[in-house]
Amino acid sequence: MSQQHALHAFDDGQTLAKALSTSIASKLREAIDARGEALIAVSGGSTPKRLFEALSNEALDWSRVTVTLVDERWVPDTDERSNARLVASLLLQHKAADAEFVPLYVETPTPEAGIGEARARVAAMRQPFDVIVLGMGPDGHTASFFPGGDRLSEALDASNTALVLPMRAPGAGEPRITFTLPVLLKARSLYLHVQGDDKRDVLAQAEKPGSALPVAHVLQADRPLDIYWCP
Ligand SMILES: O=C1O[C@H](COP(=O)(O)O)[C@@H](O)[C@H](O)[C@H]1O
Repeated sequence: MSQQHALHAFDDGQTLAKALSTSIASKLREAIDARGEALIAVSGGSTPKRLFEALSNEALDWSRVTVTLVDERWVPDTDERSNARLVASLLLQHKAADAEFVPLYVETPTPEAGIGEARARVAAMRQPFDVIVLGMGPDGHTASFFPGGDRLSEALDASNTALVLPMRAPGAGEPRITFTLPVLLKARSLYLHVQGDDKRDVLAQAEKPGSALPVAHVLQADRPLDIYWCP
């Protein structure tokens, strides 16, 4: 493991969620104190559910917080697969009800058609993000950097100035939109939230030099990364 990485291992998802939400909340408070506002981009999928519930109960000035997603499935927020729907139902409630949410999904038939609007929305947010929370799929994808993705090399290109890209991949289900790697790596605080023994094995594979797994580009990046893991 890189010397800039810290692995925080917990016995269960509830304990992890509380510890991670405490850490994220302190970064958001620091950002509000320093700059008057805080920006956080979170992941979707199944892993962050308990985290979102815990974070929604953190005491801070949520009216100064903007929340967005690192990636989105190209479905409306009425669809069960929508990451925005997950955020709306589990994070933007309780104390966090006053946060502003910026969706990546645009009501166009394809991400390619909506990418201009999505880019404008992300560009309107002050960069770098204060906090980015990544997840990881069992295939080693993070954000929507899927193995075999049609724009994977573009998304992973360190010199790419695009903030978001469309992405299609065999394992992705629906078309996607995703932040690019440079946006992720510029975050003031970067977390990787992973649950399961199977995924710990994937992490170990991704740590190996020359790994082709997309998440390796985050794990092997020369910057601090906090990995939160539980079985
Ligand atoms: O499709 C996605 O999958 C990953 C991992 O999800 P999980 O269900 O295995 O936790 C997630 O990080 C990403 O945001 C999401 O769009």
